[in-house]
Amino acid sequence: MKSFLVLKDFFIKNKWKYFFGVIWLIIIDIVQLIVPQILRIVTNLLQNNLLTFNELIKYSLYIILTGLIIAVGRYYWRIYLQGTARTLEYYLRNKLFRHLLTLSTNYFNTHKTGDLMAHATNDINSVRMALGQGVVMIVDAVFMTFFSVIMMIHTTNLKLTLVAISTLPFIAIVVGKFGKIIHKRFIKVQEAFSDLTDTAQENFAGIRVIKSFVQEENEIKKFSVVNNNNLSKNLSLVKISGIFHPLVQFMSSISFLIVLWYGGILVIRDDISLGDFVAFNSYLSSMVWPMMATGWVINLFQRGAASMDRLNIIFEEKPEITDSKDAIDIKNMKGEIEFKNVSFKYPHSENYAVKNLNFKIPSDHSLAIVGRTGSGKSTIVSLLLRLYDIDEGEILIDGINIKDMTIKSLRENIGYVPQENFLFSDSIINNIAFSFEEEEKYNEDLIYNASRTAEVYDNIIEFPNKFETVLGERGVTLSGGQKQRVSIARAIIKDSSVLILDDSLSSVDTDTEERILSNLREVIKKRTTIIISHRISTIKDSDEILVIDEGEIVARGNHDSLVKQDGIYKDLYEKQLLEEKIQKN
Ligand SMILES: Nc1ncnc2c1ncn2[C@@H]1O[C@H](COP(=O)(O)OP(=O)(O)OP(=O)(O)O)[C@@H](O)[C@H]1O
Repeated sequence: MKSFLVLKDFFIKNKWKYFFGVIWLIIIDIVQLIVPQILRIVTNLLQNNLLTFNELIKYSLYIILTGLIIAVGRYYWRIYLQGTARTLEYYLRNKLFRHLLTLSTNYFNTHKTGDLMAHATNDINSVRMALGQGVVMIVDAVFMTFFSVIMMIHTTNLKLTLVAISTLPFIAIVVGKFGKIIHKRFIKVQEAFSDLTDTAQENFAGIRVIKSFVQEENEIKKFSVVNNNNLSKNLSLVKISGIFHPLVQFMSSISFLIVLWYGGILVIRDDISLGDFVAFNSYLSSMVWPMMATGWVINLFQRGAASMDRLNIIFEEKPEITDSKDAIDIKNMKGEIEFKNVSFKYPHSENYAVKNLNFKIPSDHSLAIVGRTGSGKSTIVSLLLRLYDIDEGEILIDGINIKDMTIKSLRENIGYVPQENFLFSDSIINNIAFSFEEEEKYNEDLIYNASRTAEVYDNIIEFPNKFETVLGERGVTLSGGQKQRVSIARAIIKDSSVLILDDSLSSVDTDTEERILSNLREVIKKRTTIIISHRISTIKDSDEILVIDEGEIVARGNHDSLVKQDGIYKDLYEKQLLEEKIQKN
C-alpha cells in the first residue's frame, strides 16, 4: 500500500466517487441475495401446489424489479469506480509526462525511449487495473462472501454451509497460482508482439536501404522468425488458459456435487424444503465468482504495486539542472557572452569534452567555431544553454553567471538551431511558430519573413497546402536542406539577443548557403551569433573564429589571420578550395 502513497492527493480529491461506487456495489450485492429468496418461495409454493396466477405475477415483478435495480447499480458503480480508475490513468499519465519533461537532457541519454513508453503504458495500466477492477473485486468478494454465507446458514444449516464451501478456498488458491503463470505468459505475448511491430516498423522506415541492398528475402526470413516467436508465445498462453477455465469449473462443480448429495438427503429427510435447496444452490453459485476474484485481486494488487514502485523511481528522479534559489529573470539580455576557464566532462565520462575555454563575445558580434568532428563544438553550445552544467569555470552573459539566471529566461533569450533538425509531425506554420505559446496571437507576416530569411519560403508555397502542410507520417517529407531551413526560421522568429547555428547549413548547397548568409547578415548585426560549421565559407566573415581540437582552443583570430597560420584552419581552407576547384572543372 505504501507504493500508492504518491496518489494520496488523487484519492482525497476523489474520495466521494469511491464511496458512492462502493455503496452501489454493496446495494447490488444485497439485491442479488434477494433473488434466491424469491426462487425459494416460488419453489415451495410450486411444490405444495399453492402458486396462484397473481402470486406468479407478483414474484415475476419482484424479479424484474431486482433486475432493474442491479442494472442501474451496475451502471453507477462502473461510472464511479471504473470511471475514476480511468481518471486516475489520465492523472498519472499527465503527472508522468510533466515530470519527465522537467528532467535534464542527460536522463534521456541514459534511459531508452522504449522503456519510458512501457512505463507510460503497461505500468500505468496495471495501476489502473489494481485501483479500479481490484477495488471492485475486493469489495464484491468480501461482501458477497459474507452475505452469502449468512444467507446459506439462515436458509439451511451451518453444517451444510461448511461442507459446501469447504472446497471454495481452493478455487482462490488455484486462480492465484494460475493467475501468476497466465500473467507471465501474457507479458511474453506482449513482448513478442512488440518485437513484431518494431521489426515491421523498422523495415518500413528503412525500406530504401533494404531495397537498395536487395535484402527483401533476408528481411522476410527475419520477420518470419519474429512472427513465429509471437505464435508460439500465444499458443503457450492458449494452453494454460485452456487448462485454467475447465479446472475452476470442475472445482466449483465438486461443491455442487456435495450439496446435491448432502442437501438432497436433507430434502428427502424433510429437514429442509425444496425451496431451501434451490436457494442454497443459488447462493453457492454466487460465491464462486468472489472466490475467483480473491485469487485475481491478489495478483492485480501485486502487479499494480510493482508497477507503482517502478513509476515512483521515475517520480523520485530529480532534475540535475535547476534554478538556484535566488535565480533572476533576465528580461532584456544584451548578449555579451564570456567563457572563463570552462572545463567539462560528460557524466560517466573520463575525458574532458572541453577544457580550459576562455573567450568573450561582445554583444551583437559573431563568433564562429570550427574543428574536426568530435572536437567539442556542440558541447560548448550545450553548456551555454545549460543542457549540462559545467564542472569548472564560469559562463557569463552580460556579466551574470548563467547559473544565477532562471533557466527559462536564459533559454528564452537564445535562438538555437540544433545540429539534428528535429521537426514535429505538425503543420509547417506550427513548427516555425513553436516558440509562441499556443494561445499567443502572432502575426503571420513574422512567419513569412522568417521563412524568407531562411530561404525556405519559395519551397513552402509550392506545397499544395503551403504553410498548413503537415510534416511527418502521412504528411509531406522535407529534404534535409529544407528541414534545416525550417529550423533556422523557427530560431530567428524568436528575435532573441543570442542566435546559435550549430552546423545548420551543412545540407544546403553553397549557392543557397550564400543567399541565407546574406539574408542573415541583417539579423546577425542585431544580435550575438555563434556559428558552428565544418565549411569555411559559412564562417569566414565572422568577427572571431575559434579553432577547437580535442576540446581546447588551438587557434583564434579572423579568417585572414588564420589562413596565414599553419594549422587545422589553413588545412581545412585549402582542402575546401581544392574541392571547389574540382567541382567547377
Ligand atoms: N551525451 C554525451 N555523453 C558522453 N559523451 C558525449 C556526449 N555528447 C558528446 N560526447 C562526446 O564529447 C565529445 C565532443 O562532442 P561534440 O558533440 O561536442 O563534438 P562536435 O565537435 O560538435 O562534433 P561534430 O562536428 O561531429 O558535431 C565527443 O568525443 C563525443 O563523443
